[in-house]
Amino acid sequence: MSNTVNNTLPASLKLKTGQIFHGTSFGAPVNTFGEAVFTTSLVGYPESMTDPSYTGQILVFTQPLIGNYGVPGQDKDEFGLYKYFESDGIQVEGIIVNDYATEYSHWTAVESLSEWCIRHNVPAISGVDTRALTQILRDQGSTLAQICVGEESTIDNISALEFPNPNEENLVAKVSTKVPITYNPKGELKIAVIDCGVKQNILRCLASRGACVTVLPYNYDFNAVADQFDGVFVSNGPGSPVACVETIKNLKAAIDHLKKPIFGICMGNLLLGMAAGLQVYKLPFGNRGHNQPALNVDTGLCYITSQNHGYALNDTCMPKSWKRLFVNANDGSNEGIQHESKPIFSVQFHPEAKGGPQDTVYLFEEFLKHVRAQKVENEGFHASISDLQTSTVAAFA
Ligand SMILES: NC(=O)CC[C@H](N)C(=O)O
Repeated sequence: MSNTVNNTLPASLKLKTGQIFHGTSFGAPVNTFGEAVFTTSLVGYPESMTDPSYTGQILVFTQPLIGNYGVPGQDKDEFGLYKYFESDGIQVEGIIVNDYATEYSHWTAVESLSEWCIRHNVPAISGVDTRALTQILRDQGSTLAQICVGEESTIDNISALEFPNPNEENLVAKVSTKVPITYNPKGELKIAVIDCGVKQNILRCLASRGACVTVLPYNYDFNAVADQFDGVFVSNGPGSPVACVETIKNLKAAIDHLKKPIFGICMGNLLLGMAAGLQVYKLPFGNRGHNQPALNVDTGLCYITSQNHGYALNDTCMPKSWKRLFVNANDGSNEGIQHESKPIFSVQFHPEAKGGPQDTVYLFEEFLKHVRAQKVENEGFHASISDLQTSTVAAFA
């Protein structure tokens, strides 16, 4: 199908550190700012761009040709989750590509990448030397930046520009659900999802394996409604984990007293790690792509994983009762932790993929296996006290 790029405005990416890249706008004619980061993923721009973890970021694709399979529609699956997107809209602040495909073709496509960006008021620039730009972002680290569209983009002066840092905001609060929402209500295992910006495919990975999934606001006191669920999942999410003070506090209490399995992904790994007593630090340029090697320190098996994170746990000194689960085989950064005696674990990579390889999707089964076993054990205990007391528990909400 042919594309409808009638937008030939000049546009530029201005880095706080002074470098400026000029190109042509193929998105919305608006200016924006964010943290410029790069991803090495070859495909999956609709999934990445709708992933709430990218809120506050300007995404640079190292894959030169972008847009050639268009953008799919908002179809939903049997659970009411978006089939092709990871949330209900574009989450990145803007995108930078080398070569925007002026024609697209795919059986799921309903519009071009340009049309989609314009509809969502998101700027996009093509014609940028993304190889040179990525080298800068790799050498100096992820950098605050502005996208300018129109005549002012041609002015090569950044001294008057402001570069607000999105990581100083609580970005999780922006994207987390405001009210509890349940998917697959008939599911046999009840999972409370702490929503820091959860991807749709994470919910699908749980629901399609028999879980009833209740998505809760990131700061919800889930320990107070512990009788309502069998396990806890802590999601991915944007920005710095340091902003999620209440989540860390709730997780700390859960680690000590909850007696229910906990599984975390990406932001979930950072928050669980902080609750366990670890510190986080910012990686120079992060790990974003679909080909990141994560080594299981117990088995020595290395998995190719999907990743997009800028922070990592400092695991050089593990707290008592905790051990490393995975490490990154490229840079040695932490890729997961595990409690030594309780069914509590988390990973820095994305086992749900979307996009990316599904080699680690088995972790959802591992988690639900623990949830099932613990439920049986806990119910045995409840049965023995049920003669003595009738428990009334408030529903979520
Ligand atoms: N995908 C995620 O959950 C990212 C976590 C966090 N915002 C980071 O950049 O490290």
